[in-house]
Order: sequence, then structure tokens, then C-alpha cells
Amino acid sequence: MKGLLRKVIGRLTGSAEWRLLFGTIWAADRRLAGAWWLLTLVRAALPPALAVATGWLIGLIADHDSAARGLITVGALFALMQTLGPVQSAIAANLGDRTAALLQDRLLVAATSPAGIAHLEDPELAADFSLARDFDLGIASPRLRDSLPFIGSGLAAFGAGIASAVVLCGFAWWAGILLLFGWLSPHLLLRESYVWKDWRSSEIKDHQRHAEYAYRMAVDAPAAKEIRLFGLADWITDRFNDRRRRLLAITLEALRLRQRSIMLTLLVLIISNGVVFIALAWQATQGDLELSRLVAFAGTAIGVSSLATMEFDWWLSDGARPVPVVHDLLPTMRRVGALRTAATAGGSDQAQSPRSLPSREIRLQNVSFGYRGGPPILDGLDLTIPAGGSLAIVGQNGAGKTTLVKLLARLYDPTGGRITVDGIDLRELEPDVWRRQVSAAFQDFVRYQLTVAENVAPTGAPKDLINAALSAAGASGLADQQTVLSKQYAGGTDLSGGQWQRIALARALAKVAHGAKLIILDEPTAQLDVRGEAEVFSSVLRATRGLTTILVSHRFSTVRQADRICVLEGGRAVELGSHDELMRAGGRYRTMFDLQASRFTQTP
Ligand SMILES: Nc1ncnc2c1ncn2[C@@H]1O[C@H](COP(=O)(O)OP(=O)(O)OP(=O)(O)O)[C@@H](O)[C@H]1O
Repeated sequence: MKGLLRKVIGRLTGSAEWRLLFGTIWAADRRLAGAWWLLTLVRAALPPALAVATGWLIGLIADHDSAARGLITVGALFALMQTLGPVQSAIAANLGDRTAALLQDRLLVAATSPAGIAHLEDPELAADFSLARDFDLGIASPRLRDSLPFIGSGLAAFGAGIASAVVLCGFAWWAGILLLFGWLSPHLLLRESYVWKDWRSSEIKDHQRHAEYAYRMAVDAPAAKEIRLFGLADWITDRFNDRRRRLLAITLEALRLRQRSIMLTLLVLIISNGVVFIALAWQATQGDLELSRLVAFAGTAIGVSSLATMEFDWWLSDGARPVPVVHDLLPTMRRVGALRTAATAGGSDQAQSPRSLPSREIRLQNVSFGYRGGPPILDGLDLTIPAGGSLAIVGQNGAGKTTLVKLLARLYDPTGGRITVDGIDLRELEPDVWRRQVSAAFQDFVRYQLTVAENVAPTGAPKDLINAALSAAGASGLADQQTVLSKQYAGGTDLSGGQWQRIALARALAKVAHGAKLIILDEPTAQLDVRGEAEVFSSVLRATRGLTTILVSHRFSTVRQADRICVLEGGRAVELGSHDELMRAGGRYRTMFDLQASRFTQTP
């Protein structure tokens, strides 16, 4: 019995509804949550109080007493009932906004706090994440600013039903209890038609995610060109509608009113109410119940019916949905995105020292890596990168070059082998300590809708430093430092692909000026014109002289400028040497180089 009770309490306190009402809204704003609950309780007490006061007023009139006191009391209670509702709704909407902001804030923490990025590339978590993001948009369920006012009114009505049943016990204890259970029965018997249990199933998440993706493609600017050119407007609208229709169909089927449940509910209500009202009428006709008490008890007997506000179940269960999704995402994302840090790896003090790294070398020893237990992308890779020089990594599409970059930036840890920097295992370095030493221009760099200056140094830097970085990247004349790089802002401008790439390079160089010692350039000149490519890469090499530079590129005119070149194939370094050495060796590098060079020398 104790075990069962503990289980019931555990399920209740672990439910989304409980966590919303007794946890999240309090964490969002204690004062507003307190006021909201207080008003809920007062509103719950008003209907039975009005029934009793009405009985009292009628008693006064029947006894030919002055009805003034009774009228004032009834009027005051009625006025309170009319005014407290809107007041509570206003508070609830405000509280709903704050609660949504708190959940969004937690979502941001869940996304940004893990040191790695595996949690953002995990398909399972992506589905939950898109479900969680949707809530505040009101796509998957009502926004909290809409649902909390209804939840407040529903709770007040529910409380009023219980209070009325308690007052009715003054007539007969069994009458209060009978009507209490009678009017609670719809919550049990019709629950399946109001509360959707399977909203977190993988099928729902899948439809939801596809609908959201189609919606974003249709309304966001990046896909606009292709949608028009390839005539995808109908295709994308159909995809969105199809997924939404299927979601709707599943919801309607899940929440269909069942005939048997309705009949059963009606039967319970007719019997319980019939018995109580017949008993009231019987006692009144026998003269055992004076008029004032008859009116009060009849009023409260009717009042118990407010227990059956079924919309309340719907609003509460739907409104509370974001709470467990967001809260469950926090620990899961933290776990999936975590990297072993010095504390767990038992790292030395030396590992945390802010001295410049690397000063001797970066060494990859038998490094293996696969995404989420999938096939190995890197497989027993051995590579030594001497500090202070440049290394280019070449290889076919999908060879694992960007994956190697991710491991070097410690966005993932190897699944086998180790990477050391000056003899220290990268896993023993705090990710932040290592990342302060690393700068990068990624293949899929970010185009911040911010000013030029903020694009180069998002957290701020002296104007001269920004100018120097822009100049080294050949981006000086693109726009004024304070111009916003987006057409969606007044006075803003947009850039071409190559111009954006120069801005991303400038960002990487600005971090170098801030003290980074390793610079990783993943396809840094892929979008530059031929003259720009030669100029920019020479200029970047000048700006990073003495630092360790790792370059990933398919352009051999850029690659050949590196001190050493590594050919990646089958997850390993199959060739390593300078351009001249590799050309002499006549292996993979030479084949690739010659193939690219021949395209420029061949006459048609
Ligand atoms: N986040 C990820 N999750 C699962 N697999 C991934 C992920 N990122 C890359 N891969 C897979 O890893 C392999 C190597 O990808 P990677 O981007 O490292 O290749 P690459 O050599 O940089 O290719 P490219 O020259 O086309 O840029 C590919 O087969 C790719 O599908």
C-alpha cells in the first residue's frame, strides 16, 4: 500500500502539469506566481460563497427582515467574481511570457553549454530540440501566455467545485461526496478525448520536424532563390500541408469522443444529480429544510458541476508540455555534448597553464573517429604537425578532412588513439584553455547579421585590430565597419559569397591578433576569384607567419604554398611531404595535382 502510494505521488510530482504549476512558474517569477495562485484560491471560494449569501438574502426577505446587508454581500461577491477573472488572466499572460522566456533561456543553455557539438548533430536530440523550440511559437501546442489564463480559470472552477461539494456536506455528507465523484467522473471517463498521451512519439516528432523544416524553407530568405527557380513553391507548401494534415489526423483520432464513455458519463451524472436533487426536494416538501438553506444547497449542488470543466484538462496538459521536453533536454544534451575535461581525466596543472600552445608540435597517434558509433571516418591516423609551420590537408570529398579539423578544434574527442599538443593529451586540457589558442575559418562559416566590426570581432576589439584583420583578408573596402551585413536592416548591405568568405577570414585573423597560436583554414579560398585567392592566401600566410597553420583545400595553387602537405585517404595519412617531395614521389598527390593543372593547360 505504501509502495503504491509512493508510486502515485511519484507519478503526480513527476508529471508535466505538476512541474509547471509547482516548479517552473515559481522559478520564472515568484511574485506573479504567488498572486496567480492566491487569485485562483479566492476565485474558487467565490461561487459557493455566493450560493450561501443568496440563500441568506432570500431567508432575510422571507422573514421580512432588512435585505440591505444581504443585497450588499451578494452584490460584492458578484462584483468580485466578475472582476477577479480578468485580473488573474492579465497576471497569467504576463507569467506565461516569463515562464516561456525561462524555458527558452534553459534551451539556450542546453544548446550552448556543452563543450562539444555532438548534441547538436544527433538526429534524436534534433527532433526533441525542434519540438521544444516550437512551443513558444504556438505550433505544437498553445503558447504559455495563452494557456496560463485558461489554466488559472480552470483551476479556480475546479476549486469552486470542491468547495461547493464541501458546503453541500452541510446538507448531507453523502450528497457532497456523491456529487464530487459524479462530476469528477468525466475527467476519468473522457480523459482520453481531452489529453493526448502520444504527443512525444517518434512519429509525431518526425511529422513535426518535417513540417517545421518545410515552413522555414518557405519563409526564410536563403531558400527563396531555389524555390522560385526550381518551381518548388507548390511542392514545399504541399509538404508542409501534408505533414500538418497527418498531425491533425493523428490528433483527431487520438482525441475522438467515444460513444461508450459518453453514455457512461451521462449515466453517472444523471444518477448522482438525480439522487441529490430528489433528496433536497423531499426534505423541503417535508418542511425539514428552510428556504434559505434550500437555496444555498441547491446553489452549491449546481456549483459542484464546475468540477467538470474539461477544457481545463486540455489547456493544462497541452500548456505543460514544454516543461518536461526542455528539462529533459538539459541533462541529455549536457551528457551527449560533454567532453572529458581535466577534472575527470585527472589532468595536471601544466595542462591548465595559459602558456602558448602549440610551441613544439601537435601529434595524432593512431587516431580513430566515427560519428555516433558509425563507421570510422578516421582509422588509425598518425600525423605529426610541427609548430610554427603550415600543413595542408588534401583528399577526396568525404575523406574526413573537416572531421579532422573538428577533432583538432576539440569539438569532438577521438574514439580511439590520442591527440597531444606539446606532449599534453588534448583531453586533459580544458576545452576553453585550448580554444583560446585556436582560430579557424570554417567551410560553413557563419554570416552574422551584425555590423562588419562585430562580424570580425563579435565580442569587441580595437578599431585598428579590426582594420588590420580586414586588410589582411582583402576585405577593407567592402563596407564601413558599422554597416550591418544584412539587407533586412535599414542601411544594411549584403555581400557576395567570396566577400563573405573574406570577412570570415578576417574574423580568424582577428583572433590570431588576440593571441591564438593555431589557425585552421577549411576551404578558406573556395569562393574567391583566382586573383583574390592568390593575394589573400599569401597575405594570410604573412599575417600568420611563425604560427601553426592548417589548411584544408581542394585548390592546389593554394595547397602548394604550404610547408608540408598530407594526403588523407581511407582515414589515414597516405602521403606526407613538401610539394616538391610529393611531386617527385609521383603518388596520389602528383596525380591530383596534374589532373587539376591539366585543366588549365589543355587546349580545347
Ligand atoms: N555530423 C556528422 N554526422 C555524421 N556523419 C558525418 C557528420 N559530418 C560528416 N559526416 C560524414 O563523415 C564523412 C567525412 O566528412 P568530412 O566533412 O570530414 O569530409 P571532407 O573530407 O571534409 O569532405 P569535403 O572535401 O567534401 O569537404 C562523410 O562521409 C560525411 O558524411
